[in-house]
Amino acid sequence: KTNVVTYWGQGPNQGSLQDVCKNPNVDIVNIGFINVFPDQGAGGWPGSNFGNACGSEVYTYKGTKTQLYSNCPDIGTDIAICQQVYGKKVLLSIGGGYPTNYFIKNDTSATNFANFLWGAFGPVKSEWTSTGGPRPFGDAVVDGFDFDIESELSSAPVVNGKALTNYKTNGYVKMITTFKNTLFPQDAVKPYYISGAPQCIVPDAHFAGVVENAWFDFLFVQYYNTAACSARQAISSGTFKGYNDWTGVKSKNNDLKLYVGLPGSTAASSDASYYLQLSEVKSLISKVYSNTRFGGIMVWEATYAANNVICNRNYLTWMKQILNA
Ligand SMILES: CNC(=N)NC(=O)NC
Repeated sequence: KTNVVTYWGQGPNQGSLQDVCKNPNVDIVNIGFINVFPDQGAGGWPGSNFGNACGSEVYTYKGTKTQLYSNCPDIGTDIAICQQVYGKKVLLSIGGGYPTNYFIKNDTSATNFANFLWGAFGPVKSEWTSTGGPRPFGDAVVDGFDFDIESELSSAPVVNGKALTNYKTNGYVKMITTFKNTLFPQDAVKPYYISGAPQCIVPDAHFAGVVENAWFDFLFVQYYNTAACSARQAISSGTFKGYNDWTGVKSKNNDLKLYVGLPGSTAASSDASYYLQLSEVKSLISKVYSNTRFGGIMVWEATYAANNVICNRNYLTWMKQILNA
């Protein structure tokens, strides 16, 4: 109910992941993004982008340079510090807003993609590393995976001569079910989580039929960039339609938590008008705080929020103050 979640990895001239975790007001950090999916990626591997946190070196697989960065020196150590020193949950986010040409061809691709991410970012397994499997974050083990699916293709991609009709949602139920039912149970050491970051419109183009058929622990709904359901619209109209609509979405997980996603500064969203002043956040949260599904606030993105200092506290800190009020 009072969780503060933020994304890190896409900030302009961003600081370290550790810097974000130092803030006691932050509870969950999503690292973004695995922004290239295996079906489109060089060498059939996924690709990544974590901004200035990685050098230009990439893994080579069977003689092909992949799009998966291999030199991100601090992310692994910072994940361990975030978890062990600061008690944060750290999730790895797939998708993101650039590029937006990613999709999953079929359930085999979906299963292979989940297995790859588990091998590369889950518990360290010798059968993975001994057969050339990459560990971009070293021995660090994430706490789960976030699906920030924002891809947009002008038309259905053609796969094996046929248009892939359900390309916007294809594979996500299979991928999440593979994590939840097959992979997560392999490691009893700690719990693993699945989250999503849909647009605020219901149904979200990529999650139609996914939320009710797959397990999500949290949904970090983006109440920005889509005017009709935005937090800004809620403030102007007095009714938080975007949140109410999401409470009506059936889920496989009856305890699914809904988060109110907000821009961390006027520069963090497609239009500055989506940014809420602190008093507006307070008013908005008062409308949803008592809802049993309400989990807290998500802020896009850590660097924008860190640069948005009001009365000596940054926007992330203020979100916690508002939730604890
Ligand atoms: C343009 N894409 C985004 N701003 N994406 C997100 O805010 N993802 C949580």
